[in-house]
Amino acid sequence: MRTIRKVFQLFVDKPIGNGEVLNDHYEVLKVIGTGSYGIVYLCKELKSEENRVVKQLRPSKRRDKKVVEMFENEISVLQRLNHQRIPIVYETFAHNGHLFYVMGFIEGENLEDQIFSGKKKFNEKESLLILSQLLEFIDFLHKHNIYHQDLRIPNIILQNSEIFLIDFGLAKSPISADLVHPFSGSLSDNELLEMRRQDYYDLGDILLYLLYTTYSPKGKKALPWTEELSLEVETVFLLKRLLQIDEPYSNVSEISTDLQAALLKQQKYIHSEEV
Ligand SMILES: Nc1ncnc2c1ncn2[C@@H]1O[C@H](COP(=O)(O)OP(=O)(O)OP(=O)(O)O)[C@@H](O)[C@H]1O
Repeated sequence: MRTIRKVFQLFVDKPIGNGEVLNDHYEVLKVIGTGSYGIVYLCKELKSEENRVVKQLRPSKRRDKKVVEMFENEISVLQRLNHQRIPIVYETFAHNGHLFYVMGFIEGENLEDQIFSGKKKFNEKESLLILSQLLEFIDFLHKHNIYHQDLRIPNIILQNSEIFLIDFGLAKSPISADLVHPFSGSLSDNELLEMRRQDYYDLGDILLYLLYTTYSPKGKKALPWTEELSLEVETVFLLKRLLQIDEPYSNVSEISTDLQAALLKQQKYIHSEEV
């Protein structure tokens, strides 16, 4: 039964071919990503000749209410945000009964592809600097009452050394009544704290991922990260609180203070090497 469903999905979710024009405006150049609920195309907008990204709701999911809600939620959240490193939404449309939305194209590769296909490595300082950029995003989003809830390496695009954030399908926003994924009524302080902490936890997870890019196993036995990685105490302190092993953080400024201390240590380390 499962195999039949998979074959059906493969057949139904066959991406639109290169060269096809969507909504009279967008010529499909290639598929640049396939996620759990979307097929993502790089397109040329025919009037301006600029690149755009068109995301299609997977045809096999278009009757799945939850998935349609996620798709609509993503559009709604992106439309509310105005940040130069979060894609803007140009328009939404239906084409041959399929749902699409158009957003800005971010050149660069996502962190997952850079790490696994590109074998990119991040040392401790570089990892902390990426965390610092991510923290700015989180601060910006939380100040707009938006909680990403899906911060993962495939959802972060690195362009030169600047990061961009994508994939807001699971984002939550407690104040907006127009979101399809919203919370009706107000949330308690505890529930808001939980949502903030989920994003902080994900930051810790990403930091750990980046730090492991320079790790090569020394023996067969897997050890806890605190033993496998040789990190400065400030970085370990920060990670343990982000990952809620030690007292979890309650706000961005607490994280920022500890992150600055961890970065300062990297600075000192570099200076002492120079002497
Ligand atoms: N605006 C964009 N600019 C450039 N590349 C993009 C853009 N949006 C998405 N992509 C690429 O397409 C991939 C899939 O996009 P996205 O994560 O939005 O799809 P999804 O269906 O929500 O995936 P998931 O199952 O991971 O949630 C991304 O990892 C990224 O490489």
